[in-house]
Amino acid sequence: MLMDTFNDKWRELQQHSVEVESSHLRDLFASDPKRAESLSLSACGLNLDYSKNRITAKTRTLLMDLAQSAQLAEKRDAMFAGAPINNTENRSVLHTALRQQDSKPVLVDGVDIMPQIKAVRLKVEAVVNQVRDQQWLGYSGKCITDVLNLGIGGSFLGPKIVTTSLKPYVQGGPKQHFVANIDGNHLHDVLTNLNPETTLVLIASKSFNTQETLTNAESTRQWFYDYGVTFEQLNRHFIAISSNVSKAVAFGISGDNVFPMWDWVGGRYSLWSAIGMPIAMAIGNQGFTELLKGAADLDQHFKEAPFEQNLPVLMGMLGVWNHNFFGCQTHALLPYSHYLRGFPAYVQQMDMESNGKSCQLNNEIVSSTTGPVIWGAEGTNGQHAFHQLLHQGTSVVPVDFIQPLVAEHNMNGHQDMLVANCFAQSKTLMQGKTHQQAYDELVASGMEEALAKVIAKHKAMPGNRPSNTLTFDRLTPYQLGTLIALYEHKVFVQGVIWNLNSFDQWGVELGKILGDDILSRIGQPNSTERSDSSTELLLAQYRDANKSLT
Ligand SMILES: O=P(O)(O)OC[C@H]1O[C@H](O)[C@H](O)[C@@H](O)[C@@H]1O
Repeated sequence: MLMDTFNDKWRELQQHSVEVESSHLRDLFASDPKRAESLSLSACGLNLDYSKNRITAKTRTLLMDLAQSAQLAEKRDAMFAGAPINNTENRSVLHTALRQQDSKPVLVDGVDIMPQIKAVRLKVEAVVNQVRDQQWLGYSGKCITDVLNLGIGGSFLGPKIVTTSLKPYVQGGPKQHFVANIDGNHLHDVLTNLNPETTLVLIASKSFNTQETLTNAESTRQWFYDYGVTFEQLNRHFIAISSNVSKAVAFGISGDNVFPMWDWVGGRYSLWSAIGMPIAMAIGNQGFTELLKGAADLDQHFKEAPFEQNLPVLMGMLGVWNHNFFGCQTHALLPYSHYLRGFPAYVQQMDMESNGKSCQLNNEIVSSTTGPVIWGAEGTNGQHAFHQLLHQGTSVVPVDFIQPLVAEHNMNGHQDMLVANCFAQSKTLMQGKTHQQAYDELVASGMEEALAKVIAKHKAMPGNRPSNTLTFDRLTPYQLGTLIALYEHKVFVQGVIWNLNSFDQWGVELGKILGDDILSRIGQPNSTERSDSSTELLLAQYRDANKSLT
């Protein structure tokens, strides 16, 4: 990073933010009827309207200069070329290779990884076809009707949200079930409705070491045993996707049924690998290929488009602008699409696990804040819940509205209303309502002037609240691929600006270790070992509540 230039650009943006702060979005729109034209762009079927951000053309230039000075282009190219940019684990970051459309070599330690990717993809396709064509038979000769997917975090969210999002394309395959949580209620409820003879279990765990996934897998294996299935017969019912092949084999899954993944794919970027098998089982290989194609096209766009016309660069830099220069600590994703209802949770993991960090690549602690809290829910539900705070609360929350334009149903009038609500929310956030406007309306409705003055204070809304609106025609596999890759690269862009390694997750580790410690203490009330008093109190409550059961 060209530190001096970067710091100069950062300071320039700070000064500029003071200028921008004095103008209201309402006035910026009024003074330039073509504002939306100049602050919007389309690529890969995605349309981004970013005109409702507190920016001017100068802001955009300064933000792009900042990106340049952070060597974004060089760092992006290094990622695509397989440089070990995950520095704390000395790993390349190559989820992009998983969706690369040609066989151009991608080297990791001098070895071209494209042939391995292709081989695993063909193997996935073969199994998917067997299962969907009802040729994969369970131990008793019946075909597979249900697939139970066990995995958590990156080995769960991607396949789950993609299959949910592409519901209209889910046809012809077995029913998909996902269990991630260690809470036995979930596994219990799902298993209750399944038949071991017709159930295929996919264990998705990059490490094959994750407590939740392994415990759920062991309990499921026991469920098969309890039904009378033998160890040898399990092979018709268990598949693993893991980079820890030997551990998966030790669990009892034959080598043939273990689909490898690689340490150059981060869990939260892994749906493009064999981890995406449930997606292909649900929508078919052709649909999965289109999903990859969409992501690959967005990769190409990210690599080639000039910064000012580059979707992930713009979205990333606007996020930096809102977060670092206007102090917005959270960022909401509001898909106006029932099928995309899981998307905020998916991006939440991708973004917060990637950039929720404070130690820089140069091993120094950051001096600016990083990683806003990502949250959100489907519209219009949120309007009747938390939008009140978006409109009148004291925290300014930048929003990404996400709107598929064409409905996947023929319910009369619904789509018009959905879209109208989406567009109205961003307009309201942008323009707000002045005290005078509120007062005039109240007086016009017959309210006495003194009272109107008071009530108008409650009805006034500041407006000037930033949002992006992302639209696209239809939520197809291809389009969803572009959308996911857009957010992946947005996160990358921000990681570059904050000088972070976006691809490790050390913060998750300590919780796992302490979780194991406490687990071992549950059954040892008389241990001389003592934890902090709060943990001891909670453990005592837990033991007490379960005493009558033992
Ligand atoms: O795929 P696994 O190795 O089972 O890991 C599952 C998940 O666990 C961890 O806690 C990480 O924070 C996630 O990034 C990962 O996706």
